[in-house]
Amino acid sequence: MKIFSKEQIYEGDRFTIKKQNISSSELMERAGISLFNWLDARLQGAPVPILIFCGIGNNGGDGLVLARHLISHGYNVKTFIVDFSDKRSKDFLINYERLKETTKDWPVSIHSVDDFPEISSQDIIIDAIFGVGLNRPISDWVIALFKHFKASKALTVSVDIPSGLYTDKTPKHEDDVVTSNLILSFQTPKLVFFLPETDKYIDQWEILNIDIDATYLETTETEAEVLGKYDVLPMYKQRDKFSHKGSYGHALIIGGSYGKIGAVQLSSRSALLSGVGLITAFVPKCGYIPLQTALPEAMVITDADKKLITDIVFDIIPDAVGIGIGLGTDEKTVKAFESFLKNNTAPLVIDADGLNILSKNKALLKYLKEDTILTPHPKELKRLIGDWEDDFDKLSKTKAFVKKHKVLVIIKGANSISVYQDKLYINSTGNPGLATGGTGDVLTGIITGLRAQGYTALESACFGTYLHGKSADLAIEFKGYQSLIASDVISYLGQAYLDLFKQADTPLSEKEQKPEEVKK
Ligand SMILES: NC(=O)C1=CN([C@@H]2O[C@H](COP(=O)(O)OP(=O)(O)OC[C@H]3O[C@@H](n4cnc5c(N)ncnc54)[C@H](O)[C@@H]3O)[C@@H](O)[C@H]2O)[C@@H](O)CC1
Ligand SMILES: Nc1ncnc2c1ncn2[C@@H]1O[C@H](COP(=O)(O)OP(=O)(O)O)[C@@H](O)[C@H]1O
Ligand SMILES: [K+]
Repeated sequence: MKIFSKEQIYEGDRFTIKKQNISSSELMERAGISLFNWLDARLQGAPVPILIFCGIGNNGGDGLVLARHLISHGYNVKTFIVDFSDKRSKDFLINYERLKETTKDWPVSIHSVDDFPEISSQDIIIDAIFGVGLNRPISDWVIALFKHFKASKALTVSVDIPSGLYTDKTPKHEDDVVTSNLILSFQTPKLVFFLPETDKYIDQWEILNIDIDATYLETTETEAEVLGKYDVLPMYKQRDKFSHKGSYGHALIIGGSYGKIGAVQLSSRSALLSGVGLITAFVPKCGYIPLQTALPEAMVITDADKKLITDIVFDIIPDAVGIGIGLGTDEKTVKAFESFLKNNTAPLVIDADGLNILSKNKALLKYLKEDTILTPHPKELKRLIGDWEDDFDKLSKTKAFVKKHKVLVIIKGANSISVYQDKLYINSTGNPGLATGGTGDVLTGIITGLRAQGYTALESACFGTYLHGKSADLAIEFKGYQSLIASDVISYLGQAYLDLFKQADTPLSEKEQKPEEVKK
């Protein structure tokens, strides 16, 4: 699902208005009706007090349309105008007049803290104060109103985006944003719904269709996309009846040091279960017996050294290599890594200590072949690209890095983001059960396995993160968050593949329904 920028949202509105020969207030009517339909389907006429707080722009206009329809359907509605400016938008004013025709209850204007209404915890608050048009700091009394909402503990539904949240930067203070329980967002999720720093403002969201022109939606290239099942499904490669192990590539996992051989075992096993035809692990000598015992399907090549990798030599021709897991950063290992990088021609995935070595020896970056995949968690990323001011700065710095070195970077974490050629691909699967040692090694194995099977770098990253998260989502049903371990993620990989062809996708219009614990 594409994520449109603020400018693209405005352009989509303009395009639709022109193409469908409608007025902007007709489009606002659609938006308001979609809000009404959503609420009406759930409230079924219940007499619960609904307090609608409208700003003076088009977000407020949406609130006014909603108020009119709720009132004319007999709902118990009180409408407030949060009068933070005189510059009321044209469509706000049209709907302000229309509301007058529907009700004798004139909307109440709020100009200061003295005007705040009492709000009971049993009420429903509709937050239609600021939408994507927020462009400067908010007045203190309006922020006080946000706090008043929060203190009431009333269920709060935000129209389009929680008021106070910018589309392109992170708020300075937590109190500057409405704490909403649900966001009903028009046509497209916003990028801030997926970033670590703004996640605390996002509980649940749903997309409401307001029939923005289909051609516009299809043909507009967006900076970001969130990938669900039906986005990754076309990447899936079917198996041919007469295929054989040679048809599915040979993956090589290079890593491990004394005490960290398990990481290589996890990666190698993951590559196997991702479907690779053959797997070889390159480890220090101490890894030989554990690997041959734990993973009989794998072939093992050992370094001359017992505990460390000191010289990466092998006589196989791998279709993809994953390097860095459990590797350590000993000087001899750094030398071996350097010489490997200079000579390697196979598609490459670099993780963990491989990334740390690169960070400490930036001169090595020039040896990265085009489409190399780097899989840093945020700390590794910081070592690689330097510090950032906020999540948006992080994304633009990562993009610059990706462009400069012609690589693909997966920023791991909840909603892992694959950054490739100026675009962001946001993963939609996974859960906090994955916050446990070794799950990153599993991801590296899966992605290396896919790459060896002939998936492109972008496909391997997107499909790999999807499968990895999906396995964890399926696994927690039986393991719970606390007891999920990296090996479980591998065990459920088969289920994740099967799930691609099963049951309808969890609607992306909603945050995935997870057990109570992760709901904030
Ligand atoms: N074509 C349309 O009319 C549609 C508009 N939509 C709604 O329109 C919203 C965007 O509307 P607007 O662009 O009017 O903007 P908003 O309603 O988000 O913002 C209100 C106005 O306040 C001003 N403003 C921004 N920050 C301020 C601050 N801190 N203090 C005081 N004033 C501030 C802005 O200049 C803007 O004009 C969307 O989020 C969505 O809810 C939807 O109705 C869909 C269709
Ligand atoms: N809260 C979370 N929600 C979803 N995925 C997560 C979460 N925490 C971690 N992950 C995923 O788990 C993996 C952890 O990788 P990493 O930090 O490298 O672990 P390790 O080095 O121990 O293997 C990444 O794929 C990351 O996206
Ligand atoms: K809002």
